[in-house]
Amino acid sequence: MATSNIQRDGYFSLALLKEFLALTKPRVVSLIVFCAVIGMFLAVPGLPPAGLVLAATVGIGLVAGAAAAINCLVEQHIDARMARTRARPLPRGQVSNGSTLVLAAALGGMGLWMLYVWVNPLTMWLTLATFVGYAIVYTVFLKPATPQNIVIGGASGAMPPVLGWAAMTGQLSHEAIILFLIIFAWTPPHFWALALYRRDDYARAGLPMLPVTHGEWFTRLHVLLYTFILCAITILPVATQMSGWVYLSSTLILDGVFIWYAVSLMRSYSDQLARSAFRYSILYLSLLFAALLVDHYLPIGVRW
Ligand code: HEM
Ligand SMILES: CC(C)=CCC/C(C)=C/CC/C(C)=C/COP(=O)(O)OP(=O)(O)O
Repeated sequence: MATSNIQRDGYFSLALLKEFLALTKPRVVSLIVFCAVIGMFLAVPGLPPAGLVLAATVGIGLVAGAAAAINCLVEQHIDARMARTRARPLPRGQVSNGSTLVLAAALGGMGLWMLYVWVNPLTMWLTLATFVGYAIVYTVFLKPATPQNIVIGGASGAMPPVLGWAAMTGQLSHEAIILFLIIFAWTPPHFWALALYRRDDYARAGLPMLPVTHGEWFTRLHVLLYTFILCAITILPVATQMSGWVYLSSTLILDGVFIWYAVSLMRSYSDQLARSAFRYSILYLSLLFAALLVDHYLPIGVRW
């Protein structure tokens, strides 16, 4: 088995731990786990059992980290060609393929085991399907093949609140599906805003992202279209009386700002604006899910 730079130098230290942590894409996984935890709290009327929340959170987080590590392993040669990703541990030779695989197997195995034993089999199977969806279907097959890669692959990224819901109730429900749809519709504007200002990176790496295959204008139009779809979907929690005024007022403001970004990108494009829109997409999803939670415990109902 090939050894990495750090391992060859003989210090299994904090430096190596930091490289392993980087393989799990901790910032993306934090928001994924956050959405899963909100799904857990929304699934029950009062407070869910703390032990169950802890086991489900750790289990889902470990499997998400494992999926990210597999993505880093598979894409290391692509990552080496992109400015944004070339400093990752594998392209820099800081960790070996073997240790990345062992890390992913350990995290994934432990996470799935925790979910099966301490949560419920349904959550374990759904999390395994999510893992396969991202680490194999999206990473290996869709990403190099079609500009619709993130629309289809986004189904995996949209699963966390469904996993959280299943973890608390042992079943699915229309509310869980609404939460899924919110993230599913959010993913295209989230990713295409980034792909717009990173288009040269993607072209250099030979990846068929929308700005590379169909140009900047077409991508901006799709950001706008999906933003409108997203905004329509964010009304569903209120339309189904799952959420009330606290959520509605928050989502109207958050949606308004997202539409402003999408329209501004259409009217006059700059990389700086696309970067701000991407950053806003992350703030948007975090605050939207936070608003769902606050509303759940401060229900001021909307009556029809
Ligand atoms: C297939 C679906 C998705 C694609 C293709 C995608 C793509 C990306 C890309 C390329 C980045 C830049 C990462 C970097 O610069 O290292 C990013 C960042 C980010 N994404 Fe996504 N994303 C997806 C789904 C999600 C989901 C579901 C979440 C959370 C619920 C999420 C949360 C984030 C966060 C928090 C960041 C910022 C990370 C940082 O600051 O380092 N993404 N995304
Ligand atoms: C619960 C569970 C198993 C979740 C797994 C799903 C998961 C980790 C989704 C994350 C989405 C993500 C990091 C996309 C990055 O896109 P990319 O991989 O194209 O970005 P890159 O170019 O930065 O590698």
